[in-house]
Amino acid sequence: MDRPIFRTEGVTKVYDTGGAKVHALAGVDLELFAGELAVLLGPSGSGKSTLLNILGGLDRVSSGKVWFRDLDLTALRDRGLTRYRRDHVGFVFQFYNLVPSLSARENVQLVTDVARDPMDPAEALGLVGLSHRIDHFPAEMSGGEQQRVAIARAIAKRPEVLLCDEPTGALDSKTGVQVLEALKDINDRFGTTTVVITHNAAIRKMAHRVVRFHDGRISGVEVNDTRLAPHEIAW
Ligand SMILES: Nc1ncnc2c1ncn2[C@@H]1O[C@H](COP(=O)(O)OP(=O)(O)OP(=O)(O)O)[C@@H](O)[C@H]1O
Repeated sequence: MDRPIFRTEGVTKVYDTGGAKVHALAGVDLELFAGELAVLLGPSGSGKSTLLNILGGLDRVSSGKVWFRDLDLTALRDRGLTRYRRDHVGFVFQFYNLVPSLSARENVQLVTDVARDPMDPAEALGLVGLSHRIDHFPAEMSGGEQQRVAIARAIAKRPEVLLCDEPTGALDSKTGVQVLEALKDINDRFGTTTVVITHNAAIRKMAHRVVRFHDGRISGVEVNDTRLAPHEIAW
C-alpha cells in the first residue's frame, strides 16, 4: 500500500455562479495509495464531493494537477476522461441510481455489456450477498439491497478504484453496515482502492486512513493503527 494511485497538487475548484464565486477547493495536495480504503470526512460544503468528482473524471480542476498513476487527468480532453472513467473507475452514490424497470442482474448487465473484462453479473451480485435477489426489481428490494446492487454494478467491470459518495447516507444503521461490509470485502478481496465520503464520523474507524476536509482544504490525515469491522461500528 505504498504506491500512490492518485496524486493531486495544488488543486483548486472555483464555481462561478454569476456574481459570487465559490471556492470549493482551495489548494488540495493529496496522495491516495493503491489498495487503501480512505474515508473523507468534513462538514457539508467542505469540498469532499468536488474532489471525488475530479478524481473520478466527472469534473475538472480550475487549477492544479491530478494524476492517476502516470496519467495526467488534467491534460485529458472529454473523450480521454470518458475512457479513463470507463476503464478504471466505479462509482457509488447516495441514491442508488438503479433503472426501476430492470432486474438486479439487468442493472449490472448495463455495465458488463460495455466493459473490457467484466465479471458475470451473477458473480458480482454474489460478491455483495445478493445471489438470492438476482431477478428482483429495485422496488422489491430494501434500500441496503439496492445499494448493494449499485456496488455490484460498480465492481462488475473490475475497476481499480471505487469512489463512493455517502453510500450509507440514505440507510439506517443495520442496512448501512451491510453496505460497508460489502465495500470492505471488495477492498480486501481485490485490493480495489476505495474512497468513501461520509458525514458519519463512526465510519472512519473502518478506514486505513482518514482525510479531513475544512473549507476546501485538507485539515488533517490520520492513519488507523487498528481498524474496526463494519459490524463493530454503530451509529
Ligand atoms: N455545481 C456547482 N455549482 C456551484 N457551486 C457548487 C457546485 N458544486 C458544489 N458547489 C459548492 O462548492 C462547495 C463544496 O461543495 P461539495 O459538494 O464539494 O462539498 P461536500 O463537502 O461534498 O459537501 P456535502 O457533504 O454537503 O456533500 C459548496 O459550497 C457547494 O455549494
